[in-house]
Amino acid sequence: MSDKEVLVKVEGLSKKFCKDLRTGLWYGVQDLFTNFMGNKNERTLRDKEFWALQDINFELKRGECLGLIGHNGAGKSTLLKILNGLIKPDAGKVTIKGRVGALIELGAGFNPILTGRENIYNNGAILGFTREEIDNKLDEIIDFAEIREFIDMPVQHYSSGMKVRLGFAVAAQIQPDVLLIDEVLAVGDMGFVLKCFKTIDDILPHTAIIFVSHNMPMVSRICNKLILLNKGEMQYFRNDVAKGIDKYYSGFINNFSNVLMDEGFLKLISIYINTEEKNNLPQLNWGDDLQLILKFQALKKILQPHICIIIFDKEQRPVASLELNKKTDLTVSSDGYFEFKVTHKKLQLSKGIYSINLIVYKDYYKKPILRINSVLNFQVKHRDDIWQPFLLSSTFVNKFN
Ligand SMILES: Nc1ncnc2c1ncn2[C@@H]1O[C@H](COP(=O)(O)OP(=O)(O)OP(=O)(O)O)[C@@H](O)[C@H]1O
Repeated sequence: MSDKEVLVKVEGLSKKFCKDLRTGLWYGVQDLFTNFMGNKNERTLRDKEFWALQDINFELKRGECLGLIGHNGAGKSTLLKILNGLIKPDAGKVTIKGRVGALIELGAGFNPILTGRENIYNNGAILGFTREEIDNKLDEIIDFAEIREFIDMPVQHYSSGMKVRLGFAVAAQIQPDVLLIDEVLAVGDMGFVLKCFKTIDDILPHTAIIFVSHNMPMVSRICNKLILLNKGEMQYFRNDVAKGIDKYYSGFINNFSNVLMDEGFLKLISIYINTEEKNNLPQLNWGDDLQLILKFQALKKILQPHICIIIFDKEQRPVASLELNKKTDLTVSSDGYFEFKVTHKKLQLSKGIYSINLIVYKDYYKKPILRINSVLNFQVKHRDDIWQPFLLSSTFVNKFN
């Protein structure tokens, strides 16, 4: 088989479900009858039906790892289940060449009352391996999963992490041509996840991988192709993984600020970013100065407030903080109002949407008196899509002494 051979081909794939179980069962009976009469009307929706997937088309070659992302209910797992032959599409065609390894639902594919060892033989047999072939791979699988101590225990007593270890070990060690992985890696510990990354890197040149995840750093670490599903439709399908991830993130803007603590000392009157554009989401170009204006009203006497502004990225990781870290004598108006202008020069946060949490301490780092999460969002614009939190300005010199 040539290395650039197409291993997965999906053409015009659609799948509909019914929102109501009883009606769905009734439609199922009707479909059996009409299919038998050769009179399919799979492209129309009946009452209470909806498209979980609609007109999905893509190809995947050996050496390609496709990330499948989208909001909850977008259709990712349904697509994976169709590819694995667990459910049938209503329209369209799937062509897969070679052996398929799948790690789809935690514990799926395992018989809970059989031991880990027995399940390895079971799964191997389903994938077409002889007993002798499995004997030869058994030690490798057990060592990879790092569960030798528990290999003769029934799988129903395994922890979630142990199940995923065993599942990944079987799926990866059978040297599949196509490997399907659903969210499950999320339950593995860091050590195991790193091992999985390494295995995926090792097998990728000979395999086509489809990886479903909500963990964008993982997707961008592993995948070289991306589909963004939106309500069952392909909203994005390209090799530019970072661009697709950016598109995915732009669907989430947290507009709900939360007052987590208010001791009644201070009222936040306003907070805004000083930009030319006065729309709902303040926008800055990468490299611009970030300038925040905060206005408070003191309700009780405070001498030296310590203000802390924490910036969170699209993954809700705290990436930076701006702090008023010296003792400040406040200038307060007669009616208790005071303002701060906070400036950070030449912002080097990478492209994307950020949110700000605000914490005010009564005295220098002593007692928090006001804490508001997601008090403000802003967007940094740049030509390049990257997912790391910072794009640092740098110079690359070709010839130097
Ligand atoms: N067997 C089923 N019967 C009826 N509806 C179903 C069935 N399986 C899935 N669905 C529906 O199909 C849609 C797509 O579900 P799917 O599990 O594929 O989404 P997903 O993108 O994997 O979501 P998540 O990120 O939450 O795992 C959802 O609206 C879901 O409720």
